[in-house]
Amino acid sequence: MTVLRFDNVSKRYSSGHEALSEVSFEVAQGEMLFVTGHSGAGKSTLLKLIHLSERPSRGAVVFGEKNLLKVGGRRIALHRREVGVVFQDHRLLADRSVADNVALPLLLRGLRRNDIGRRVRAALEKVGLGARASALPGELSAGEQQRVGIARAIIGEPRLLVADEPTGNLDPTLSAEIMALFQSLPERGTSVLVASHDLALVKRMKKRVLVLNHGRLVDDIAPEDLAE
Ligand SMILES: Nc1ncnc2c1ncn2[C@@H]1O[C@H](COP(=O)(O)OP(=O)(O)OP(=O)(O)O)[C@@H](O)[C@H]1O
Repeated sequence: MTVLRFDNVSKRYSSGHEALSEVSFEVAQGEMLFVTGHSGAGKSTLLKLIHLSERPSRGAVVFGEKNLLKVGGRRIALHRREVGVVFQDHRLLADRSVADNVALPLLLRGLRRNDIGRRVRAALEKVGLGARASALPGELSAGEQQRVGIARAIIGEPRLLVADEPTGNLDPTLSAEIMALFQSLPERGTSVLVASHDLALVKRMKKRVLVLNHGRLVDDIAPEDLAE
């Protein structure tokens, strides 16, 4: 089953710059893949079209059965429940505890406190932070903060998890650990799309790789075709 389809998608910003040009690809349910390319190649733009921070200028982004062009108003928030997002700078609330940060998506949905507490504990256990629930983000290392961001992104059990340079601030060992988390964490059936300019790290993951160059999709490499 296909979770996400880009159908000849182009994105021109109001500055006139075309960040994506006629990009087409599909992501299957449960698939993990990477998008890579030079700085400015269009990776962040591609992810923004998926969580509706931007709209395409031409072409269609289809999520499940929905053409995202037709998703507006209150349905944008409903769509975002189905897409978990991890940012490079994790965007945690500095004055709220780790547990509160992870709980946020469920609080916004109006879940009961008991359910939220149980799910937060489970998510923090999964990312290895069960003991740090009451800490403030500033008391954690960069790698731990990124783990909190991941817990927050998966707690709503999204159909698709997208991450924009999630290892950008981390050393190579921590980067590999975070990538391994992406591979192991999501519930079965969740697809994972990670943008990273770190080609060496991406290749080591042995997953499908989309390569952007100046907004064009120039390669779609199957895991078995990745050179060492
Ligand atoms: N809001 C915007 N308005 C105008 N141009 C933009 C905007 N956002 C991005 N761009 C331009 O679009 C191009 C693609 O940007 P994008 O952020 O998608 O690239 P990227 O591959 O994620 O780069 P990086 O690895 O440096 O984050 C760049 O040339 C960028 O300057």
